[in-house]
Amino acid sequence: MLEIRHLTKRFGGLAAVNDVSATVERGRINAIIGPNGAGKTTFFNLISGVHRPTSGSISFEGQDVTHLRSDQVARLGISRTFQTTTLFDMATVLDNLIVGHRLRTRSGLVDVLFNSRRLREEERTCREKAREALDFVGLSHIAHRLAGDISQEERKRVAFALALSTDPRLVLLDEPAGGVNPDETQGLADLIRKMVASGLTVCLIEHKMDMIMSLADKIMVLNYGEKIAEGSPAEIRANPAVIDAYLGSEHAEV
Ligand SMILES: Nc1ncnc2c1ncn2[C@@H]1O[C@H](COP(=O)(O)OP(=O)(O)OP(=O)(O)O)[C@@H](O)[C@H]1O
Repeated sequence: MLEIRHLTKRFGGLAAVNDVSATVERGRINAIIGPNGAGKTTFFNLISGVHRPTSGSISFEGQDVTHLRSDQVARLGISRTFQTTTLFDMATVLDNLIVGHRLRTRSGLVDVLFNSRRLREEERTCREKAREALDFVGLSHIAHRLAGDISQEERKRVAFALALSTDPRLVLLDEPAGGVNPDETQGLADLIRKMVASGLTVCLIEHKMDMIMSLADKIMVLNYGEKIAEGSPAEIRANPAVIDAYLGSEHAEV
């Protein structure tokens, strides 16, 4: 579904992503792990058009998307969540979804704010999509609550709903279970399984090893920007290079 070839991103002298080639397989849960600063978020930023690669290529369903902007990538069917979801706290959850949908699919805020005629025409479809996405993530009951009043776990679900509202085929989840308790982590893992069961492909970054090991079909490991291993959870767990990369870092156990 997604083919990445020799992808490199340099920030000055630092290669945050260094010559990484990988594939994201359709209909599966593809995970990316690695110590802090390994280049995982940068990798997502490259795929989703937030950063331009220094070199290398990205192809999505046979189409070259290497140099597209994030709104163009979103319209082609790749959406993402961020480690931290910024919501308008004084607006309702539903209104956040409606605005978030537009910010993701238009080229800029000016376009969102001043293209009011088109916005009105699209309003109904957009509202329906937002409601569908809220229903899917199990948050219909809080559609009219202020975003500032919802829990961290509900914010995570809103992030999923934002990603789903653009009708993606591939969803990139950046630490979907960051900052939530073990029960809530389980609930979010179930939601990710439900996404795949409904036909989506998922690629996720996560530090919670228990979750990754039970959820992922395939894992890629980054360390200092380089891919050091790729395989099933069992293969990754037994890989000496992976164990070395994690020793001495904050993650004692793989
Ligand atoms: N916009 C940027 N400008 C300069 N350096 C950056 C930028 N974004 C990331 N980096 C650097 O690139 C390296 C990889 O960072 P990245 O955030 O991709 O790692 P990560 O694996 O996602 O880390 P974490 O697990 O802590 O989120 C780090 O050394 C980081 O400081």
